[in-house]
Amino acid sequence: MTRETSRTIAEWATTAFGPARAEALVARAATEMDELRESLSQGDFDSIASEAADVAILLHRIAHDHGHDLSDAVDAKMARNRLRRWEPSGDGTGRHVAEPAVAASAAPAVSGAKSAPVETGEARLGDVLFDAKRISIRVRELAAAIERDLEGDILIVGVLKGAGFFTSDLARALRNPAHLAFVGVSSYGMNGSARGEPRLTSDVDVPVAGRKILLVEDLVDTGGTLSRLVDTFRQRGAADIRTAVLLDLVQSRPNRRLTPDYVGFETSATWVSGYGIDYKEKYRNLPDIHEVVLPSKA
Ligand SMILES: O=P(O)(O)OC[C@H]1O[C@H](OP(=O)(O)OP(=O)(O)O)[C@H](O)[C@@H]1O
Ligand SMILES: Nc1nc2[nH]cnc2c(=O)[nH]1
Repeated sequence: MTRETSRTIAEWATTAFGPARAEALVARAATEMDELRESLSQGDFDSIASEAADVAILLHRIAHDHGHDLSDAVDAKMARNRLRRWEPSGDGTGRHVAEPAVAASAAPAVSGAKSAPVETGEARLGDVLFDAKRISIRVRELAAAIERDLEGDILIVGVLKGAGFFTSDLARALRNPAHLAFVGVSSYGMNGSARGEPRLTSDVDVPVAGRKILLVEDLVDTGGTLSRLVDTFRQRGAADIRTAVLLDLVQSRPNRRLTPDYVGFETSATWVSGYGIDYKEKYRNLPDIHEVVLPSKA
């Protein structure tokens, strides 16, 4: 039997019924849920699995239409659920209770772990927002979209340090005959504190005039870093410049200086870490992206 995925289910459903709006799919899933409830109340135990499958099929389609695979999402959510603390409600269900702040000296984070501590005790790693598997799926989806837009030879420029892993994964997912280069950009002064105008701390080692460039960033906040780089490469005569970011920090959008062409995920988190992204230079090595719980929220 075919092992179905959200993609195969969505493809079948779209061929059979045509495209659907999410609201219609949710309404239909609610109807299927009523049928499941009916089977239970009538003691029709033979049809329970089949009715539950009807609900799941609709959920798969909704997940796929929004760029996800439901089984992957369930795996990621269960990994989080297993690490959370729960308060039973008394009916066999329960709700999750907030984690206490973690002591400053506890062990470092591992993949999927919740609440790994930050050494300073000022902040701590919170929930996994995007786990390694989800990132890798999304990177392949981004690569497919980029390949559709940018044909032939391109120059991929990763922004160090944060985009190091994203650039290397995205570059390997692209089938263009690409050149690879990195730039260093710093928005901090010599004392490392105040954030100011981004300046180039290391440059690409190839000419950019006439090239199609894919600028790769881990995250976009104010957009200052990317817009500085776009201006720089435009002045040098680049033929086409596209920007790809893994994370869009949506809270900063109103004041943003640039809108990226390709976005992996949106997040309302104010600070994140892992998969190349640091908190005070730490946690770049973590395979998953975590929210960082800053002291005011801890
Ligand atoms: O949109 P912006 O406001 O410019 O912010 C985004 C930049 O900020 C972070 O870099 P950071 O300066 O922390 O350096 P890093 O990549 O070495 O961590 C991030 O990696 C982006 O490069
Ligand atoms: N602006 C911004 N910069 C970062 N550098 C590392 N993490 C972050 C983050 O969450 N936001």
